[in-house]
Amino acid sequence: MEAFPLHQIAVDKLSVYINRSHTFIHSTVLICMIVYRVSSFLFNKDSQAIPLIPWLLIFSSELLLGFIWLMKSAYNWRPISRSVFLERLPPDDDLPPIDVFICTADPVREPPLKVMNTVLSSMALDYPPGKLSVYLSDDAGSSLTLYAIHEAWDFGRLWVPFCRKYAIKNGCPEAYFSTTIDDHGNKIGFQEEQKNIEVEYEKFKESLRIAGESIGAKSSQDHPAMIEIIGSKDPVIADSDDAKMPRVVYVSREKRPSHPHNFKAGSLNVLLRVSGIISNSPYILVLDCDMYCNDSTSARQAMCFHLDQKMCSSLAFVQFPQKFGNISKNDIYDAALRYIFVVMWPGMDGLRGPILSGTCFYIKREALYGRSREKDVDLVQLKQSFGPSNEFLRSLKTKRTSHSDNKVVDDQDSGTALLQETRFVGSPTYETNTAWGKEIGFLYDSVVEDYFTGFILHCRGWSSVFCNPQRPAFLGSSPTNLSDTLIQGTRWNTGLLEVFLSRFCPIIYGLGRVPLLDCMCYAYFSAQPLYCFPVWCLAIVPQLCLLNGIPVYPRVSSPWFIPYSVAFLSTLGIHLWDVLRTGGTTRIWWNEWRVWMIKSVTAYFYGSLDALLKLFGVKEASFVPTNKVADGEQVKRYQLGIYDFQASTMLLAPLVTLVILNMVSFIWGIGKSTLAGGWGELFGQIFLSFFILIVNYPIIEGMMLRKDKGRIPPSATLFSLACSFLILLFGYTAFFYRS
Ligand SMILES: O=c1ccn([C@@H]2O[C@H](COP(=O)(O)OP(=O)(O)O[C@H]3O[C@H](CO)[C@@H](O)[C@H](O)[C@H]3O)[C@@H](O)[C@H]2O)c(=O)[nH]1
Ligand SMILES: [Mn+2]
Repeated sequence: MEAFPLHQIAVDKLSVYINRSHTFIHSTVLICMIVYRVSSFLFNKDSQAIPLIPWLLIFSSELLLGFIWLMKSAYNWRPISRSVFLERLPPDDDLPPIDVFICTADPVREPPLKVMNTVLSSMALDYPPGKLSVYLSDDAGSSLTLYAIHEAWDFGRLWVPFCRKYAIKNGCPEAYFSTTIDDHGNKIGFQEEQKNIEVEYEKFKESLRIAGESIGAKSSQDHPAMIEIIGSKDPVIADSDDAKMPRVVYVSREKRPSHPHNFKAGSLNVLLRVSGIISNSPYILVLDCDMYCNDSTSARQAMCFHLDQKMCSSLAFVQFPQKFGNISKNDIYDAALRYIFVVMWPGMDGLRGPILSGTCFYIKREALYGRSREKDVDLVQLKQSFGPSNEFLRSLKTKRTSHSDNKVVDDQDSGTALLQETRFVGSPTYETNTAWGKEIGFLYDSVVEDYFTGFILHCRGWSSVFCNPQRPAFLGSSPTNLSDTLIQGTRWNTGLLEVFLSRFCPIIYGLGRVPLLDCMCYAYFSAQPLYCFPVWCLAIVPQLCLLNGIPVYPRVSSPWFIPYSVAFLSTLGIHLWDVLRTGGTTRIWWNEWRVWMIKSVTAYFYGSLDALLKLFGVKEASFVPTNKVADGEQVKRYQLGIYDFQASTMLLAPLVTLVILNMVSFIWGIGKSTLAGGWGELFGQIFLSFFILIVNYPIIEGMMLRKDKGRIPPSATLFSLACSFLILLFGYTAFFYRS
């Protein structure tokens, strides 16, 4: 007899219809545009023809935009949504154990209180506590974080039972006490208990604050491995409360300046090995320290897919969206990364599944162990791939179903020996000459380890699922100021282009390994940094041509003008449709355009530059964790929808320079066409400048109209003026000067 399914899907039919029509129309006009570009160059011999270099720049920009668009259209092919039936899950005794991995790297940028809230929220997951182990990786080896996790454990002994007793969904104490909308007010004793716990939470916070002052938030890049099972040294280990607590383990891997540590991927791989020895759960939840569990049922939701007999054999991970609690209504920096999680991931979900997104996913341990595991079990080979730890190799073959199977808790002596072994697998030399980071675990070749690892998993035949329930399963905080947003974006784009330029380039490596549409989705994602080229070119070259009276677009009365205007409108239109159908507003749509342009000339540009420098060995890999401490004033401006331009000149200069150039060309174009005529010929270029200016209006405002602290600093404006002047001069002499 067929059991009831644990989940179901719904295909968004209207979107499928609209999206595919768009793809058809848009590709037709793109072909027309290419024909026009080529023929106008070959056959237009009059004095106004575009000189070769500008023509090449414009044509290659248009081709590149077309290529990126084509890859992107794969996301629109078959968007779906899913729902789960929690009540159909097997009884608790039959649920598989889960390990939770949380990473932190810097007690200053990532305050321990915040990290502990993530730890506590995952301890409070609605899952049999005997089947839950929480591992915190502390890359900073900070005594403050170690102290904090001990305190968190003590507080957790009150918090976790409280959450379980009243079925509290939001397991993050900080968020819980600042909202308290969970309604359990009628249950007898609830309010009193809640008040008591709030007092205890305040004490916990105070103890961290005092420790912060006395211990200090120091990071160390040179320290031995330090692994501790929290609470197990407690003399009352056997008391009944602890039996209801999940296991909590603090892991600070060994770090030496002489050995590369491979950032977050390196940490996660140490956690894989350490947890393999300690709990070895078949499923793993990965969380960044800035993301807490906002719905304690997420583990059960994920199990609705992992335990589905039909899909489980190929399912590698269940990805939840990254959602953020600090997003304002207008979200001027697109901090929510809205488009990714409401349009692209549901689109990929209708194919082989979404891209691994770094955090908020439940992954099958087996999927991370690579192909090497499937081979006939030859101990020598296994050692070569997985490293020399016998204890870890043994874990590859054993299956544990709950904590009670575990030696660490049962037996003091072998417990000590096991901890010794975990330190061994936590050393930087353990991975030397093994397949860790190359084939096994999270992969090292890119700083966007998530994207790259997910891609390789899909290439190996695994699939994934996007689970996006009404109530956000996880909530985090996203950078809400221009500087942090762009610095983070630069890192991502470095990593993405790295993959694009490597032998794993999705269009080459992915072909034949994943279905074509999935291949296109992956290609689009890693090709995104390339947007910087067409955006830079199209914000400079047509403008320089305009200033020299050279038309680059067909005149308004020509039939060739139609494909250009249709392409423009259909691009704006499909995006508007995507935003509106997913609950967004026109204002958000317009913001997304602006943020895209801003990122194209800064984060995409610097990211590409970084990737190239790395490719040629000029620069080393780096991963600066995003700042998680918000500045009050900046947050206020963000909430009000006012841009904050307190950022380095390096980030501002490209934006301001392009705006100045477009102001010059727009004013010149209008003036010239009014006085001397020629509207029809130059309309395209004048309009382009106009469009760039209205999209980037906040930059004009920040440069010329604002006086507050968040305006564009005059020094950046001056510097950009100089840059624009140079570009004008260069453009005139190089492209157009004819003796
Ligand atoms: O050497 C390091 C650097 C970072 N981290 C941790 O990695 C996580 C992500 O770092 P964060 O600074 O928050 O970067 P984001 O840009 O916000 O992270 C996004 O991008 C990363 C890839 O660049 C992914 O790993 C993340 O999951 C994804 O949320 C944090 O928990 C860090 O503590 C480490 O453990 N070790
Ligand atoms: Mn983050």
